[in-house]
Amino acid sequence: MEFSEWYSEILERAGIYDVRYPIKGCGVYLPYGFKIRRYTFEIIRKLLDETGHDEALFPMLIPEDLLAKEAEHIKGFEDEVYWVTHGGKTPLDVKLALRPTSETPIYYMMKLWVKVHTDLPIKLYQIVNTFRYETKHTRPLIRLREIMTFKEAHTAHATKEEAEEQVKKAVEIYKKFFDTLGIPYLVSKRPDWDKFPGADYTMAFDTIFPDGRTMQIGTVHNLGQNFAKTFEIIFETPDGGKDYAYQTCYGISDRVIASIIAIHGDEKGLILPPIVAPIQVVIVPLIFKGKEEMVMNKAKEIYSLLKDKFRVHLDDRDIRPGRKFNDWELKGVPLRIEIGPKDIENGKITLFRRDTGEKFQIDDNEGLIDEIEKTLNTISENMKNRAWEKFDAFIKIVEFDESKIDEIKNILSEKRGVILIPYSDDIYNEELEDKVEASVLGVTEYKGNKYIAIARTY
Ligand SMILES: Nc1ncnc2c1ncn2[C@@H]1O[C@H](COS(=O)(=O)NC(=O)[C@@H](N)CS)[C@@H](O)[C@H]1O
Repeated sequence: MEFSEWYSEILERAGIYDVRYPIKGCGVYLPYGFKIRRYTFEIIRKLLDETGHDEALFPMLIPEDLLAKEAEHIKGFEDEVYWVTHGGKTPLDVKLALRPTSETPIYYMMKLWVKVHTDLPIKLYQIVNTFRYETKHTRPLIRLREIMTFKEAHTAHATKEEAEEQVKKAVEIYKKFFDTLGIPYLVSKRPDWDKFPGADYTMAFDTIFPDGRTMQIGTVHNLGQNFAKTFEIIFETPDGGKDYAYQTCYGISDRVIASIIAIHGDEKGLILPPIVAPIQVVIVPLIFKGKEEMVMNKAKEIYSLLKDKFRVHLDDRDIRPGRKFNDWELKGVPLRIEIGPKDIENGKITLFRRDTGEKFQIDDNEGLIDEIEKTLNTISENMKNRAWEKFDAFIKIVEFDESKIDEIKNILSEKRGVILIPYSDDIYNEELEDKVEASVLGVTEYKGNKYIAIARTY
């Protein structure tokens, strides 16, 4: 089945997300999908909290004059902003934007908070919904008009070096985040013609979807002093002088959920990394005539043994085991425990790994919890390694010269993936995009060398 068909179908069949909301680019997180979102964003919350960030919350509405303060910024967003023009029947004297991102409300407040260098650094983040009137093809969790899970971090520093350092730290935080989810990535410095509006430069994380197209799943921007000058975030320096703050911001969105689904899934459905799986272990009792009691008792015993350590579910529905297997494989439950009379007699438990499809037996004894924990960790490791293998298979290094353009075009239209061209100044320009009829992701390090990365993107 073709990937985008698989993707839309799985969102519905696995109970993740319902696209039938009557506004284009807006959808509904269903309970199962909401739990995956919650566990996923708990990881980035923890990573940010552990690295000196504080979570805060800013208003969604931005007065027009505030949004328009930084010229580059508003130029980049003016075609995407949703406006509120009325309060009830009363037309507003100042129209209000629904935040497309929150530099302007946050930096307006930072000006009030920052007076002296000891008020810095500020490292805030919020996880909110933002709105962008995307004119390109909208896609569930990938290109939304209401971005329902927008984690945006905003920092302000007393020196240029510290802001540079923060960009590097943010890249490391995102690497840890995506590594925890087993999502492969290429980190590139976006070309100047494709950086964030108002930034000095943008570092971007791109992953590769099963159809070979790349997806920007996170960005880190060095804003320099551009916004600080516009918003007058001025502080007294240690030697009694004055300077504008140096700022960064970095964001991820629902695309992380889309990537977990797309990259780890298979023809049977989702395969969820245990760390974000709403159900990590599902127990399926194999009921045989005359043995119901024995099997159910053992199933309940295993359930109560595991329930404090794992997110475990006992499926005691009165349907055939095969139906239960399909349901939980569709929902990507990483580990299944099957309990039948023969196993009980032999003091065994049968495990089924969703990532490899392999079934094996372990002893039903006091080592059970450790066995389950070990198996879940093995599953996580395997899923990450397998995703990176698929990712690396999509990467092709091509020595560039004009004669190679057709070869590059063919690869990108057939197999897609990412083409890496050894970096050279004289080909790194916007014309290159027209030549190869694809996007220049930017300049990247791959296996120790410097390349220009090119790809068809989402
Ligand atoms: N329409 C959209 N739907 C879903 N995710 C999106 C959409 N637009 C952007 N994103 C995601 O949001 C991330 C951050 O957006 S951004 O424009 O690059 N950067 C900012 O807005 C900065 N203020 C950092 S928070 C992007 O890397 C991308 O992964």
